[in-house]
This record gives sequence, C-alpha cells and structure tokens, in this order.
Amino acid sequence: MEDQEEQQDRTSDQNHKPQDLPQVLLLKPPPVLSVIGEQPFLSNKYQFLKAWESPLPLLQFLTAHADSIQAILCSGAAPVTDDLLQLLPSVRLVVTASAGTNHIDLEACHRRGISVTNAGNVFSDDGADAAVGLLIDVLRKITASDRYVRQGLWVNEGDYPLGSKLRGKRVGIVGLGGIGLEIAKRLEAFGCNVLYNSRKKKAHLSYPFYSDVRQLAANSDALIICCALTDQTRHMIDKDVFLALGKEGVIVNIGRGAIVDEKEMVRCLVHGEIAGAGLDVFENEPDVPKELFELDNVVLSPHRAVFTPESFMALCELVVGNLEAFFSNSPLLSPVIDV
Ligand SMILES: O=CC(=O)O
Repeated sequence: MEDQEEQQDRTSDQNHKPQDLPQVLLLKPPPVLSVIGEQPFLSNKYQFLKAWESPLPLLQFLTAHADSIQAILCSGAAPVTDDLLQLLPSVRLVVTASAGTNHIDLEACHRRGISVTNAGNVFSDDGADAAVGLLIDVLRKITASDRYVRQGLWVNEGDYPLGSKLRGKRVGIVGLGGIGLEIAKRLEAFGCNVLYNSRKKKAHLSYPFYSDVRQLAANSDALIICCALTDQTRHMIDKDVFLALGKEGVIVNIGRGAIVDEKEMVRCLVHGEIAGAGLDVFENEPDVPKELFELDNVVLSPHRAVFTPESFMALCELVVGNLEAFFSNSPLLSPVIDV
C-alpha cells in the first residue's frame, strides 16, 4: 500500500525528471516496437529500460536496476521466468505484447503477486483472417498452383489437379477464444459447419462442443488450432488425433507449434495419413522441419498470422493503456492475472 501511494505521488508529478519515472524493463525489442517505433509508446508515467542497449552483461544490468524496475514489457522472444522475477523484487506488472502467454511463468506471477496483461482481442480479426486464408489455400491449392504456374509447368505438364470445396466442410476449431470465435463467424459465412473443443462448453453458443479433441477430429474435415499453449495442451494434437482426422483431413495451426506433436504431424503428412496442413507456427521457430519444404499440400507462414501494421497500432494503444493504468492505480485493460 505504501508503495502504491509512493507511486501515485511520483506519477502525479508532471515535472519530474525522466530518471524519476518508474521503470519498465524490456529484455529484447518486441516485434511491435521494431515495426511502429518507440515514439507511440512514450509516456510521462513510465520510462523504458532497454537491456539490449546496455554495455553491461545482462545479470549485472538487472542487478543494477533491480529496485527500480516495476514492470516488464515482453514478447515471446524474451521469456519471463521465475528466476528473472527472483532478481527483480519490485516488479508488480508483466505486460506482454502478444495474445499468447506461454513465455511467462504465470504460476510464479500468481505466487509473487504480479499482475499480467496480454494483447486481449487486438489480434482476433487478423488471426482469424489468416487461419481461414491458410485453410482455403490448402484446400484450393492456391500457393501450390502459383508455384506450378511460375515454374512454367502449366505449359509443359498441362492442367493442375483440382482443389476441394470449402462450403459444406465440417471445421473443428480447437480453442474458442477471441480468435476462435472470429474464425467461426467467418466459416459460417463461407457455409461451413463449425464444431469446437474448448476448456469448457460455451453455454451461449449452438456450435456442437466436443470435450475430447479426438472426437472433434473424427467428426471434422479440417481442424484449426488456435488455443493457448499450456501444460494441458502441449502435444495435445497427437498421433491419435491425426488418425481420427483421417486421410482427407486438413490441419491449420496458428496457435503455437508445440500444441501439435510436430514429428508425428510431419510423419502423417509425408505418408499421406492426413491430406494437408497450413502452418503459421512451429515447435522450434524459426526452424521448420525440412521435410515440409518438399510437400505441395503444405502451406508455410513465418509466425505472422496475427500481425499487421493496423493490429500493431491497436496493440500499442493497449500496451500504453495497461502501463498507464497500472502506474495510475486504475483498472488494467486486458488482465490475464489481476492482483
Ligand atoms: O503469436 C502471436 C501472439 O501470441 O500474439
């Protein structure tokens, strides 16, 4: 409480020097900062402390600022571990510039009384557009037929094999959060039948719910993975799920690579045990299993599904809003943990 009052005093003084402002640690520049620059993030309520600009070794740098760092702005590129938090006892807020929070030790944040915010719903539209785009690409062979035309094969080899129709497909959505709901809306408009798996059945929705992801796969022509990566969902899409999806089945993953057993997925694709895949995320990014490069029924994208300059602008507003709210003792805008 004392700390909060002290914060309020400090942040309400508009004339204080930058070195008096509470510090927000950035271990690495989040992608949003590289794309839209630092200017829109600047505020008279906090000051960024950029670890990568310091000549000091990281540990020395963190120790030197341990008492003044009150918040961390992070992204998937720089995990927030219990060990890091142990070094920074004044941290009370972690703001991630991502929808996913799998790079943050949430249990440690809970235990240490640290609030966490994420990207809320700012990425939902772009994520949904990309997921449906990947599905259509795989089904209708858009990227593969583009390669065919560019390589001059249309002239030399004749007509390209037909793709398959989207309308009428049964699409199982794994994770019906903000992005999943937007995917469902889009697929309904395309005339698909939407089914889903989620932690809990959503009472207000009429889409058929499957508590077991294998059952969902068995009743789907395509699976779209857009749930969070947690201990429960790691490798949830395994051999049994692929077998249930079957030889005509397609998988799209815009969630996290490790939700899928990637080795098994590659094996199923190579042996024709599933029909195709649209993949934006991988287990060991930026490494992508080389076998996938040879497969025309696979569309690859470099973890860009949710990012557009427009969504980054909205993200910037949300990040600044969360930091300013925190330093003014106002409610956080997109809390994952609210202490
Ligand atoms: O993958 C992107 C995100 O989690 O925001």
